[in-house]
Amino acid sequence: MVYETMSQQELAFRAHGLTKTYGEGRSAVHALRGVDLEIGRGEIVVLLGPSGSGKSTLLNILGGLDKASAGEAWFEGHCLTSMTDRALTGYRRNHVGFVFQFYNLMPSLTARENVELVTEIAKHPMSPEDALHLVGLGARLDHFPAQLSGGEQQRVAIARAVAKQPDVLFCDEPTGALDSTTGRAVLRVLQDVNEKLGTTVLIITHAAATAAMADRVIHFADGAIRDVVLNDAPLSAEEIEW
Ligand SMILES: Nc1ncnc2c1ncn2[C@@H]1O[C@H](COP(=O)(O)OP(=O)(O)OP(=O)(O)O)[C@@H](O)[C@H]1O
Repeated sequence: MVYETMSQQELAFRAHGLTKTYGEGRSAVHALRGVDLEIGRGEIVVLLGPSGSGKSTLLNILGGLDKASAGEAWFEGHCLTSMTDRALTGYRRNHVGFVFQFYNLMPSLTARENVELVTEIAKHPMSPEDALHLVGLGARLDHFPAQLSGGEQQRVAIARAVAKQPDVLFCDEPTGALDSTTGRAVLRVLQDVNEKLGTTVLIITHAAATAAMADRVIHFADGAIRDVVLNDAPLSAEEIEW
């Protein structure tokens, strides 16, 4: 794919000069130092880089969880960096799903009920059953988190995130707490979501091998993009050498 010719319609995200500074003066932390990027609709994007290089900061701004100090970020035709708080809440609710390292499931609710928490307030949800089938947990609908393995709990968290049929799925260290076999199964589910629903998927990871399944790999260092690598032949999750 040649991204220089990517039209506005093909872009999920575009950022220009995106800057984030925490604090002021001598104690200021420059988390993002003018990031320019383009991400195509339906891509799987992997963000790699050392701890503290700004990956989560970028993801939080693109996900509408945090605000930039300067610069612009666009989601499709919408300028995220000039949105009101209310508009950002609507953006998060209707367009975005999040998956974090720790699954944040309600321990007193079953897998189905954890997903229902989202489907009850979403505009165009799929059923909790369909979402759990999609992640391979159709036979575990009525199990509580404590009755599920770590990888299965993460799959419930993915089902919860995709049940509202978001355009974008943001994943911050989704396999960080998992062994390699279980981690691969979780990546397989992210690939399935991307293939079956066309969801754009952004994954932050320290597991560099994950880059092999990405369409685009963004290397971060010290608050800036050091390199972007386009992958013509992404591997399936099962083929990744961990
Ligand atoms: N709320 C905050 N207040 C002050 N500094 C912050 C805040 N959030 C992040 N930072 C700082 O911004 C820089 C970038 O952090 P960020 O979490 O984006 O990095 P990261 O690449 O995601 O790191 P990791 O891989 O360890 O999660 C770090 O120096 C961090 O300490």
